[in-house]
Amino acid sequence: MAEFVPQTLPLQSSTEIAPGISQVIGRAAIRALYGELAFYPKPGLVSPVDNGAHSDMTMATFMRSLFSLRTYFPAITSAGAAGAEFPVLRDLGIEAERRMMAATGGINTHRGAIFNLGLLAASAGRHAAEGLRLDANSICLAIPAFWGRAILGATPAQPHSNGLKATANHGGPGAREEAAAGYPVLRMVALPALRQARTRGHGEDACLAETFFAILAVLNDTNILHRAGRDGLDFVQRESRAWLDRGGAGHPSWFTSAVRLHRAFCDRRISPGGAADLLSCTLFLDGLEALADRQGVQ
Ligand SMILES: CC(C)(COP(=O)(O)OP(=O)(O)OC[C@H]1O[C@@H](n2cnc3c(N)ncnc32)[C@H](O[C@H]2O[C@H](COP(=O)(O)OP(=O)(O)OP(=O)(O)O)[C@@H](O)[C@H]2O)[C@@H]1O)[C@@H](O)C(=O)NCCC(=O)NCCS
Ligand SMILES: Nc1ncnc2[nH]cnc12
Repeated sequence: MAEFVPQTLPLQSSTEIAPGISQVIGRAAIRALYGELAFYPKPGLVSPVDNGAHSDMTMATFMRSLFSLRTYFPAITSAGAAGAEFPVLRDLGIEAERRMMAATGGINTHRGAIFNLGLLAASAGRHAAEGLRLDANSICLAIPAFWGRAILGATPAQPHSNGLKATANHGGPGAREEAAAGYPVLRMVALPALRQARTRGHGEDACLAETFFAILAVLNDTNILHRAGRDGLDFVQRESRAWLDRGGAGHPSWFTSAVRLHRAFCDRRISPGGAADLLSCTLFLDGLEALADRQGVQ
């Protein structure tokens, strides 16, 4: 993905938005997380069908986690709307992580989502406050403009995180770098894949599969690197590209071949948690645009 150097824009004086809009944006975030969780087959991940490559989490663990996050997304949306600097968002994120860990008994279900979806919600709040349309590209690109340098410069909350170890050992961007680049994978790969699949008239699960494999084919997912190393990531990207090249969601046996890959990922203990988060982010941005079109929410 193309490199993007963040330019910090001055934050305008704070603007309030109606609390209702924060609730609407917050609900869209939870709906997107649920949409990701409920979707099957997504190779290696937890779904209503099975626990994927995990022995420590189930669908119920994720539901408890989701419940713990329901006040976080409206709060970070309002903070974004009020022109908050990054440290304010970070404190909200750290508090949300604490609540998530308490709800799951110490299992990390949604740390990446708290970060990625949290930043997107804050940016959406900022758009709403400024009367701007909730346009997906613009919401992504505002993140480096408002908070890019601070995201890259912040002292890591977990200095020995799996993500930091993975990027130190194998290179490539992690969650921070994706955010500070304005989420090129969302703008250039995931959202176009979702829209094209819908235009072709596939069912919703097939559209999600097409989007998920498109993300898997390009993302430097630090969860995969952490558990399966560079060979594991190469395997995931190669197999995902092959699934798409065979016709993706348009192939008559798209479902069976996706289930076969699910088993192959599970056998290798591969869990693409970063790709799962970016699928949620795609659903969130798509949902906001649909809302803006339907209800005239700017
Ligand atoms: C900046 C942070 C996100 C920390 O990031 P870091 O890279 O240091 O570390 P991680 O703790 O590994 O968290 C990063 C999570 O981001 C997701 N992710 C992975 N790759 C990418 C990518 N290329 N782009 C975007 N996002 C990505 C992923 O989240 C999912 O995985 C989580 C499960 O992970 P893990 O515990 O490693 O799981 P297991 O495989 O089960 O581990 P083992 O059992 O094998 O040990 C799950 O949560 C998914 O959501 C990465 O894990 C951020 O945490 C941070 O700084 N927080 C402070 C608050 C803050 O700054 N907030 C800002 C405002 S919102
Ligand atoms: N459905 C899922 N399974 C495992 N890890 C995840 N991280 C985010 N969503 C996930």
